Amino acid sequence: MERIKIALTKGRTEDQVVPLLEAAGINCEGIRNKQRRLIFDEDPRYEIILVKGPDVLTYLNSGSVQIGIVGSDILAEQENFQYAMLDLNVGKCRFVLASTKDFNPQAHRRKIIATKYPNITKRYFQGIGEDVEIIKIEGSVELAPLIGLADAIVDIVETGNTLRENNLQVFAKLQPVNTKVVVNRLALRQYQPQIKSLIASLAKADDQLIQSKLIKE
Ligand SMILES: Nc1ncnc2c1ncn2[C@@H]1O[C@H](COP(=O)(O)OP(=O)(O)OP(=O)(O)O)[C@@H](O)[C@H]1O
Ligand SMILES: O=P(O)(O)OC[C@H]1O[C@H](OP(=O)(O)OP(=O)(O)O)[C@H](O)[C@@H]1O
Repeated sequence: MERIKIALTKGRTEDQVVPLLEAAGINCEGIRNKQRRLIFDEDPRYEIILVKGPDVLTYLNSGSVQIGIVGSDILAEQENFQYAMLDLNVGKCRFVLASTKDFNPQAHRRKIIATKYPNITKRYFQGIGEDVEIIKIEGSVELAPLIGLADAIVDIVETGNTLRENNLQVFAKLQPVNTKVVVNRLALRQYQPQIKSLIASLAKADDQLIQSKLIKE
């Protein structure tokens, strides 16, 4: 049987999803012990590749992989409406508008907003009928209002530690974010039994994880 190819977002998503893949019975020994390797085929049913989030969608769109595991932030930013088959209870965080305490969201002048997510930011401000200037930056977004690059930021918050440690506050809550399992539609038709069985085992593993978290709390 042909292997199902899975593109997994490396970094934070990888760290949270590998335990789920293992709980779903997938051998992830290679990923656990990876050094500079990028392709993992320890499990005879799958070939897992590790890529940056936006590239997950590029591989999926091209049909060169059948399944992608990626944050909903990246799906929303790319305006890429791939078929999300499963919502995982990992990678949970939220977009917020944040700034220093003296920021005035009601001020009438045109604000400058720094973000890694210009499309999400544009949609948010369009939704509230406000015209802003958006500056795209690649990381450490919290610096922007502190150093005078922008009036405020749109970024992801999980624990709130990064905002707190940099004396920033939340001024508006935007959409929530979580990790999603997305499937190429054509592949779904072609490999339906295998994909459905993988999704079912992942859903079960994810459910068990959330149950065990609830018990610990
Ligand atoms: N603080 C957070 N808490 C929970 N999930 C997060 C958090 N930050 C990001 N994520 C989720 O994890 C995904 C990967 O984030 P990660 O920080 O590994 O990569 P990145 O910062 O987007 O890229 P880079 O590889 O440049 O660091 C994001 O797309 C998002 O879905
Ligand atoms: O609320 P917290 O738990 O503090 O998490 C929020 C931080 O996590 C993300 O950054 P990341 O670690 O991905 O680094 P980056 O600045 O390089 O994007 C995000 O951009 C925030 O900076």
